[in-house]
Amino acid sequence: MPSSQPDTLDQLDLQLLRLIQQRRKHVKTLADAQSLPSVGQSNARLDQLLDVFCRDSTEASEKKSVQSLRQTLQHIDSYCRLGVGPGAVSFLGPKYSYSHLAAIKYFGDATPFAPVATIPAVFDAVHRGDAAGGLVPIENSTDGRVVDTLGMFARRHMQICGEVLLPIHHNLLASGRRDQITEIHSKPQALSQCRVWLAANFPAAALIEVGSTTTAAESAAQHAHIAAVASLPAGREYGLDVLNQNIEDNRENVTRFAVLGRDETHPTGKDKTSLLFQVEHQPGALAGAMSVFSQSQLNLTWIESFPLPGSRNEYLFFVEFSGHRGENRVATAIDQLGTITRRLEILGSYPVAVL
Ligand SMILES: O=C(O)C(=O)C[C@]1(C(=O)O)C=C[C@@H](O)C=C1
Repeated sequence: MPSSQPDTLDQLDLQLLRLIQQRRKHVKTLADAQSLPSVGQSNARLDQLLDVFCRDSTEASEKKSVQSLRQTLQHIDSYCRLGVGPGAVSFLGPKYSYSHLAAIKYFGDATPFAPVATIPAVFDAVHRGDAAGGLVPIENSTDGRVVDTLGMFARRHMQICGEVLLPIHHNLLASGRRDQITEIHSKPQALSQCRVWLAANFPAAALIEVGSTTTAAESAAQHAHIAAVASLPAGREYGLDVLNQNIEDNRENVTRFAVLGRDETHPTGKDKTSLLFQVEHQPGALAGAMSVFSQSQLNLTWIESFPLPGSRNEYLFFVEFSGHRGENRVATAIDQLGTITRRLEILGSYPVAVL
């Protein structure tokens, strides 16, 4: 209890609270003047501030401390934005799915979140304007591309305004005993990321694919014979026991999420651009498109081919490279690409995520 003679800790906390209130008022003023930076721009700004801060402070420079300072500032920012934007953010739920954890990492935990049941439903919510933004898994370091997400980009034009990198540590969660487990439920991507561990430790269990890792946790809470592969916070939410922790086959298991939304993203100096294109079905067409990147000295960070929905032997190519579409050499390369491709969509230019 704070006493009538506040000690130093109370005084500092009161100062912090007053500063946060002051910051919230300032955010409102910026929003009223239509000059509030987007969450993505604000995150990039926080990274720059933290770089400067860590250069001056030896205590804060440890990677873990930087991450928790960054997360604290982001939570404060999301609190300050309450009521002024960005509005609800949609993702594959229920709560405590990895998509939810990634959304908290990017938007801060005071953001109004709107979980939905499928990845296509995230695209629909953003497209219809029911959600101001969305967040979808796009690729995983162990398992590769997330097909549902690429399929939706192929079908519907959607802007990417940011990305999140989230280390993924899976857990085997259950309400029953280990010897009762006959089924292990999870999203196909999560089961695949633990394939070797599951085969070695539960060779007789049936692997059941469900809509998300937290849907699996819900089932595990209702049935003693079902275990779920899901996050620790999902296990806490459903009161499950942790039978095994960190069961992913690859210790460096990381999923990259795309942030969907209409936020404008100005160049920050550390940006990337995502686009998709389709070339004519003729010899050398893909090589021609790729030579545009090499001639413009654009460093590709991702390339993925994806069957064009509704066709045979035709592919879309998803490409990401360093640079912002506001830079001349990027704009020129995109113009050139436009002249030699059958379809070209610029999904977005946005700040590169830090792990
Ligand atoms: O099911 C979840 O928890 C999700 O957020 C989806 C998803 C995915 O499909 O890649 C996200 C991250 C992990 O790679 C596993 C599952």
